[in-house]
Amino acid sequence: MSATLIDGKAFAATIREKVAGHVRHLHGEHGLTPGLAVVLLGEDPASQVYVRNKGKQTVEAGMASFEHKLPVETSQAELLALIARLNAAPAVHGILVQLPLPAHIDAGKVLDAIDPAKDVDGFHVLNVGRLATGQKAMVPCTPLGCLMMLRGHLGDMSGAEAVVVGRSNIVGKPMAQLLLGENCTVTIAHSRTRDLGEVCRRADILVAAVGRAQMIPGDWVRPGATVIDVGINRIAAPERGEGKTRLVGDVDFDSAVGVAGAITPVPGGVGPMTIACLLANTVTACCRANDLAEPEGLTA
Ligand SMILES: Nc1nc(=O)c2c([nH]1)NC[C@@H]1CN(c3ccc(C(=O)N[C@@H](CCC(=O)O)C(=O)O)cc3)C=[N+]21
Repeated sequence: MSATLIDGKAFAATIREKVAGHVRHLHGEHGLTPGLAVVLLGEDPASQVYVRNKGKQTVEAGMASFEHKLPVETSQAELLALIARLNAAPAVHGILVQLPLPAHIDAGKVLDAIDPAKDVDGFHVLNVGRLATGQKAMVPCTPLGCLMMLRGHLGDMSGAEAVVVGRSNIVGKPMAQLLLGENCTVTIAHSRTRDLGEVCRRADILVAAVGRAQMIPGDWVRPGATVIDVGINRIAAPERGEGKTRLVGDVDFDSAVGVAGAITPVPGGVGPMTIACLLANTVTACCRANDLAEPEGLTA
């Protein structure tokens, strides 16, 4: 038996269509164009590709994209001044500051300078607190994308055992909050968890977000479980030629695919959904800013 593949690329295309439809509605009925500002410090090639993809998909969905590429030596004061301008700009409904930031900048301070209403990454403490207390929040894009795929694949998750491996503020913690919201029994495990394999084997829903290539083997997966692999790790691929690399997840796909009931591939799983959810959050932010009904199927 081989697991069903949860096609993140296809899911993401559906989300982008919904986003584009709502953007047309906002434009036609209310004269609004949702706008997303992306701020990037430095010239890390992977970040540049990622920012370019976001900009392209933003425009394809009919929204406005504002890219701010600053030199890596930009000071914290300059960055905060830019954020203040974006907070005040009526055409900007969403602001994303690409992480990680250079070491001379206090990332927490920068994230908390973003207007929570424009915080499409959902990293501001106010949105973190709102999510944790079950209030309307901006929800981080990666866990939101995972939730949408889980809803699409499983529907009702009430009573399910969910294990999230990884406790980051960006994925692990908000993912656990969302699964609690779906009435799952949630365990957050991590690298120090005793008998990690044993804990993982309890999971009906296993979310791997540790950031270590192929760390979770198939014999940690409960037969029939739904596995969401958040990891995106580049490893050497000598079989493809000298110096070549390939992307792999945090799950050892080849051994897990024969055990799981369903699994997301890497690439083509969570990654594309993250960008689609960024677009969705921008539309949501635009609607909320204008006291308009929120798009259906695009929020937690
Ligand atoms: N403030 C902030 N918010 C972020 O959401 C954020 C960030 N900073 N910094 C960097 C990470 C990384 N990230 C990815 C999103 C999609 C893919 C993606 O679409 N990956 C493709 C593969 C792309 C390839 O082939 O390289 C896939 O998984 O299929 C990858 C990486 C968002 N991040």
